[in-house]
Amino acid sequence: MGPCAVLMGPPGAGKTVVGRLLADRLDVSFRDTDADIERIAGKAIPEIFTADGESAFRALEEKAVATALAEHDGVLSLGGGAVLSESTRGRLVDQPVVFLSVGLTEGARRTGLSTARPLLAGVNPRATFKALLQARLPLYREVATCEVATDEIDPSGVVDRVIADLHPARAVRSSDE
Ligand SMILES: Nc1ncnc2c1ncn2[C@@H]1O[C@H](COP(=O)(O)OP(=O)(O)O)[C@@H](O)[C@H]1O
Ligand SMILES: O=C(O)C1=C[C@@H](OP(=O)(O)O)[C@@H](O)[C@H](O)C1
Ligand SMILES: [Mg+2]
Repeated sequence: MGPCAVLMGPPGAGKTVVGRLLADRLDVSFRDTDADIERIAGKAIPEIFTADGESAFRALEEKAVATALAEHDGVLSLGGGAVLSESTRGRLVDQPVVFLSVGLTEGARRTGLSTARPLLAGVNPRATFKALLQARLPLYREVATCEVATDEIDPSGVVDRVIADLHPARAVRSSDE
């Protein structure tokens, strides 16, 4: 059957936080491929990058996304770099894919206090974030069914927009309730 929503977009867009809220709202289960990867690898993402390198992480990620797309029928959140894989982009065709977007300033602010994202842990995280957005925006847009800009909306408001864009019938029903 496949997921009822797949959330993707850059780090800090809110895929994990919004995904969990969206799943609660739709009364379905939530899955995040970053958590799957950590479970399979038996270590945290920064440790995978340090010990095994980014390409090892990307290989685990490609498999984790393929498995989750085949198994999961709730809300699925991907890591921000999952779309770098051409085969993953192919698997996302015909899926209900939501691109959660965030601008440079807000994305850098949201990710700035965390050490959980090794790609943004360098000396100039804002410049890294800028380059990452430039490289990935076309890929996010290539696979997106709809796009929700998150900069000026809180996570609960983002869930409202996602439901309205992806599940219009459900949005009408819940506003009648
Ligand atoms: N719409 C939003 N408004 C304000 N803060 C947000 C929003 N979405 C996410 N955040 C915050 O940004 C940080 C990153 O969120 P997270 O869900 O981990 O992003 P992602 O999984 O896309 O990297 C968290 O601290 C989260 O609370
Ligand atoms: O953008 C990326 O390449 C990454 C994003 C992270 O997930 P979030 O987008 O959920 O932060 C995580 O998969 C890893 O640190 C790599
Ligand atoms: Mg996340």
